[in-house]
Amino acid sequence: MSAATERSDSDGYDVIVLGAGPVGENLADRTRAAGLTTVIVESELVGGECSYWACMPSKALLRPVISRADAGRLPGLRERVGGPLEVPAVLERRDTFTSHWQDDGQVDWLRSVGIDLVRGHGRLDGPRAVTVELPDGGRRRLTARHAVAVCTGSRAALPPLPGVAEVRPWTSREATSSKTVPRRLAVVGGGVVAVEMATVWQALGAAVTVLVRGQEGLLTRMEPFAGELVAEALTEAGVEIRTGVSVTAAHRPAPDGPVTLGLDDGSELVADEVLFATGRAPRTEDIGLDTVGLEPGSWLEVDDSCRVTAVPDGWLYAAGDVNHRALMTHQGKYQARVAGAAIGARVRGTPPLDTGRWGAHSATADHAAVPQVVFTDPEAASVGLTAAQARDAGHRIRVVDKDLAQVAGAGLYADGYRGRARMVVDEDRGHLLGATFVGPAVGELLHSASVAVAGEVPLARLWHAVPSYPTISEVWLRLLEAYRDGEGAGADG
Ligand SMILES: Cc1cc2nc3c(=O)[nH]c(=O)nc-3n(C[C@H](O)[C@H](O)[C@H](O)COP(=O)(O)OP(=O)(O)OC[C@H]3O[C@@H](n4cnc5c(N)ncnc54)[C@H](O)[C@@H]3O)c2cc1C
Ligand SMILES: NC(=O)c1ccc[n+]([C@@H]2O[C@H](COP(=O)([O-])OP(=O)(O)OC[C@H]3O[C@@H](n4cnc5c(N)ncnc54)[C@H](O)[C@@H]3O)[C@@H](O)[C@H]2O)c1
Repeated sequence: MSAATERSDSDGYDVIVLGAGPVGENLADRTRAAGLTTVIVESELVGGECSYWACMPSKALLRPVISRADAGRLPGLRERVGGPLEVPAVLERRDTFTSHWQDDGQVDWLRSVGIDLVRGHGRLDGPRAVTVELPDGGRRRLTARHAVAVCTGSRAALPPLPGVAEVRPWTSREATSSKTVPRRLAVVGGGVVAVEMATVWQALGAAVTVLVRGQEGLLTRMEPFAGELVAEALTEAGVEIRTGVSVTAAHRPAPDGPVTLGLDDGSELVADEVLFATGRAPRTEDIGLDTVGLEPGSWLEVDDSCRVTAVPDGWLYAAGDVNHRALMTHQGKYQARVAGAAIGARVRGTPPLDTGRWGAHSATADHAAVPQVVFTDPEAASVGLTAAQARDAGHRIRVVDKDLAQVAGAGLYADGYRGRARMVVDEDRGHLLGATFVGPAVGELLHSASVAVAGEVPLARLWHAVPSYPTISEVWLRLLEAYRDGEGAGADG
């Protein structure tokens, strides 16, 4: 950077937000709504990973897959729609949902609500300051009177394997944006990205092999039956799932040729593409953390108002993936609402700061009521604690399970409906600590459980929340009846 291109203007705002993903956008919206001048800095596309390489494209790709699977369970319909998916149409609809990777719509929204946008790579530059490397090579230094919020998200983490970068592996970005279907796709990992993307690409015509390093199977952060039911359905769909295998090496001898993966059982797997769905790393390695005494490349630990705990004077906040509390869009946006309100309250004193449990300025749900829907066939949806997590946390619990196939609404929804529901009851306090549903169409059921868990609704009152007949939600009745009749395992069960 030459001195000639360095701009000397120092722009003062009340709040600077670094990163315009869903979380940064929401945080900026809340501080602006609190009457604070706000600028947001973005190095790629306004809308972030979620809009262009994660939630939106993945769900757009999954939707026809799930719809076709649902149709296949209905006589009269399955005979008409049983064929393969029309791949170009599926990809084109995905491209529409990503606005063809253009962010004009989101930029218009920022402008319409009065948030300034600075495009470029931002770095903290000491307390309450951010320097932006502009696309034209210039620099702009922004200063914040009150707060800086880091919302720079996460990127795919590749395992430290010899040769991994040279094989040009797919990460979540390629898996959600590819314009072509590989003939053979190897998927490394057994988490959410792995199962959703295996579902998509198998249905679009690839022969998919999932490589899971442990023996615990898929989706290990959920109740064990979630991973079991999803694995069963993926296998039926033609996916090969291999557990207890680790990748030890990767080669792509010819640039346009296949990839060969060396596995720790001595065998090799050849595929046209390999997707590493092996978790996330924080996008903090080059954001100037060292200028404020923090370790570059680290996750940013925050308190419940999303203030970075290690930084004195309380001016630095971090929300969304970058704080590693719950890596999902809805939870990051929740943190953004909390943090934005907390910044406003701290500056103005109105409303008074309320950082107590379930207070307006405390992201309490991050600890007690994080919902997640995995959009596979079947869907897997959970909120709050699993039975194992509740036991580990020392709660005295009862675990009640129900077969969803026994619910009239589920039988009507699909012939041969397979699914299961579980509630984890706090025996001392008489409310739910967690719930999990696995089965077709259960994703839309989850919010009822989130309300029950976050609201700490007593089981006695849940009896008065009457599910409509004949919906799948009637599983709530079956669970309550089972609990009333003494079914279910206790703390050691
Ligand atoms: C394949 C996939 C599917 C997913 N599906 C779902 C789903 O269905 N539901 C769900 O809730 N979650 C889903 N997630 C998770 C979700 O994508 C993330 O939790 C969410 O994107 C986090 O939002 P964020 O704003 O914190 O970060 P991001 O969306 O990553 O946005 C961060 C932004 O900051 C910008 N930035 C970074 N560094 C700088 C810098 N130095 N200067 C300027 N700008 C910078 C980036 O360019 C980016 O735009 C999925 C994730 C993946 C990978
Ligand atoms: N529907 C949704 O809500 C949704 C969808 C996709 C992603 N996400 C979020 O995005 C985040 C990232 O998802 P993800 O699936 O990449 O991560 P994850 O943490 O859910 O799963 C990572 C998987 O990779 C495995 N793994 C890690 N390192 C490995 C290695 N070196 N070799 C082999 N296997 C390895 C882990 O055992 C695990 O099975 C998650 O936190 C998830 O919540 C959410």
